[in-house]
Amino acid sequence: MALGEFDLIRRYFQHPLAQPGVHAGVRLGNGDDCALLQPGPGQVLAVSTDMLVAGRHFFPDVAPRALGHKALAVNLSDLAAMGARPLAFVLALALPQIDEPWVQEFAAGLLALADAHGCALVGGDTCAGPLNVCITVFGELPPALALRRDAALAGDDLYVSGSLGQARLALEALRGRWRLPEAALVRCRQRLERPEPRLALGQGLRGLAHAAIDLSDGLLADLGHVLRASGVAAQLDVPALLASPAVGPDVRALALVQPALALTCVLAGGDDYELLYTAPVAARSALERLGRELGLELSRIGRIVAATDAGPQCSLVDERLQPYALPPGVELKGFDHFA
Ligand SMILES: Nc1ncnc2c1ncn2[C@@H]1O[C@H](COP(=O)(O)OP(=O)(O)O)[C@@H](O)[C@H]1O
Ligand SMILES: Cc1ncc(C[n+]2csc(CCOP(=O)(O)OP(=O)(O)O)c2C)c(N)n1
Ligand SMILES: [Mg+2]
Repeated sequence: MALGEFDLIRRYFQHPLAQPGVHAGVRLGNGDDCALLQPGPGQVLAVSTDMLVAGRHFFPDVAPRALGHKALAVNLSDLAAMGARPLAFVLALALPQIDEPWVQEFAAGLLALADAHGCALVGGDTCAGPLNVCITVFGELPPALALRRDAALAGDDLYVSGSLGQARLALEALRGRWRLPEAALVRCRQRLERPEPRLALGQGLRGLAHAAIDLSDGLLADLGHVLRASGVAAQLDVPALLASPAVGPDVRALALVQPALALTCVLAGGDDYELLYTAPVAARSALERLGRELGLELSRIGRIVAATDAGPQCSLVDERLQPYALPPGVELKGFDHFA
């Protein structure tokens, strides 16, 4: 007998973390008309939603365990970028049919990441339709410490965590536009399909960083959101960026044979899920300590400056702050669903 909607939910989406009395932030989990959440004293809720659409955000034949992971990871990445701690999430899922082994794997990837970050699945909606996964996350944080996009100040340093471009490189390879050695493809595909949300970094940046954003659409595009919101401009030190750990070994190897594609991956790659943030110069040593504590590379890649008549723009500069000339063929436009 085929499984019905409610059996499916009971079997795969009852999260032990959401059972009564298990999670301090969850007063009531799923099963009623609403879940009831309780942020800690002095904390407010941080809320964000992101949808993953088959063919648009992922290949329809992607491993279901990876899809479950990524659907939650991209949402937790938004909490990280705000400096919030995860509490709970709801899952809206459209499935073309009930394929139990598929759902079991999907739920395993989803709930493993949820458990790793203490984020309880407290509700959702399940229906038949083209494969689509929409998650809304709820986190908590003291409101005065939120890392807002509009808080960058002229004089701030500009930083990025981890490394950029591997997810885009994997996408280019999977689409047959670039051939990668097998081992490099495995590593880059891991970055595309199983991003790790930088939650510890986001919370560590509270009180140190001014503005932050997570990189989903590409470095320059997402930096643009911060600059517009803050009414400032930026100088991106391209040589510093290219020499930094933000360019990992696989993109560095690509740069030797195809520099324009490597620069596209770094500057406009998309799907990176690293944090971009600004911080005052006085925070440099505290940030170095934080990076060491977390075992995460934090690269200083430029600075925030006052907006000029040209508006809230990012200029690409060399070591002497002169315009940096990119090789022909570099694509700088970030991901836009309708462009
Ligand atoms: N359909 C919508 N209705 C209301 N607000 C939306 C909608 N889509 C996006 N937004 C808001 O617009 C802002 C930018 O969205 P987006 O680029 O998706 O952010 P992110 O990269 O953090 O996911 C966010 O604050 C988001 O909440
Ligand atoms: C099959 C497939 N095609 C394209 C991409 C690349 N891609 C799709 S959406 C996206 C940007 C992030 O998605 P969006 O919906 O803009 O997320 P948000 O900025 O709202 O977090 C990228 C780089 C992909 N990951 N998989
Ligand atoms: Mg979004």
